[in-house]
Amino acid sequence: ELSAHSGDRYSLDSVREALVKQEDTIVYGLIERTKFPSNSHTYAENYIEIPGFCGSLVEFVVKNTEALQAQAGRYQSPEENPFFPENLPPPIVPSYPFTQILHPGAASLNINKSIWKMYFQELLPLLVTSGDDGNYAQTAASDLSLLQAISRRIHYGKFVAEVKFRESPQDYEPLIRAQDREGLMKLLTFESVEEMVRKRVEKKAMVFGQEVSLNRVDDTNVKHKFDPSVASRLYQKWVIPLTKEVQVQYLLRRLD
Ligand SMILES: C=C(O[C@@H]1C=C(C(=O)O)C=C[C@H]1O)C(=O)O
Repeated sequence: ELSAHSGDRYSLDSVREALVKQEDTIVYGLIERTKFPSNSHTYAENYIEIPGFCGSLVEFVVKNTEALQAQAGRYQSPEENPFFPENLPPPIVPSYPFTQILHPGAASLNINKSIWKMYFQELLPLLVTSGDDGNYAQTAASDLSLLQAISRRIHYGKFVAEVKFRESPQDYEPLIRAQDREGLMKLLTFESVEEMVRKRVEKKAMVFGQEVSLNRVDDTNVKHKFDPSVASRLYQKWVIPLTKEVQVQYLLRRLD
């Protein structure tokens, strides 16, 4: 059972700490993806011809990788959500006793379709330069690991919401009973935390993405692997709002 003291894996502080660590993974993922140009063949519907498969190369890579990772047990963790949950094979590994802190409704909360759309339609065009270097499989693999990092961060909203609910059920319950989306959104929002997150992510993008040179004379024209404002825009426009959307959707079902 969960209690609200700090040091607990599921206190609001420790849940926020987990989100801070996930920022690193996302920033590294952005850096890794920028090593390749746009490589548009990776995303074209008619580039590959495989009997019985209809879709782009990135879909082919993601669906098959997810099937393999499902067998290896990835989606037994309540922190992981597949992009293509339809027809995943069962795990071949024994199950691990993950702490069950979430309401059972959490299992069916998956907004990866929106994340997928945002990633390919909005984020990638901001992030990569146009070009084609033929490394489509590697490009798809780096898309997948970045997508997984972003998805894990956004769906972590389930844990954030559960902890917030347990810390003040008296505030949340009436709003949930009234199915008051807006009221819930207001109650779970902390503007000052969001601002800190955005600033820290931009700083991480700046620091982790810095070109390291041994013979630099002055630090004024340090080169960056990608535009750090892309990272803060990613958070501001999509990651934070979608994390809050997950929190609201989770809470709306919390008393079912
Ligand atoms: C994740 C939280 O909930 C909301 C969403 C945030 C985010 O996605 O970074 C930050 C603050 C809150 O408005 C939180 O309170 O930490």
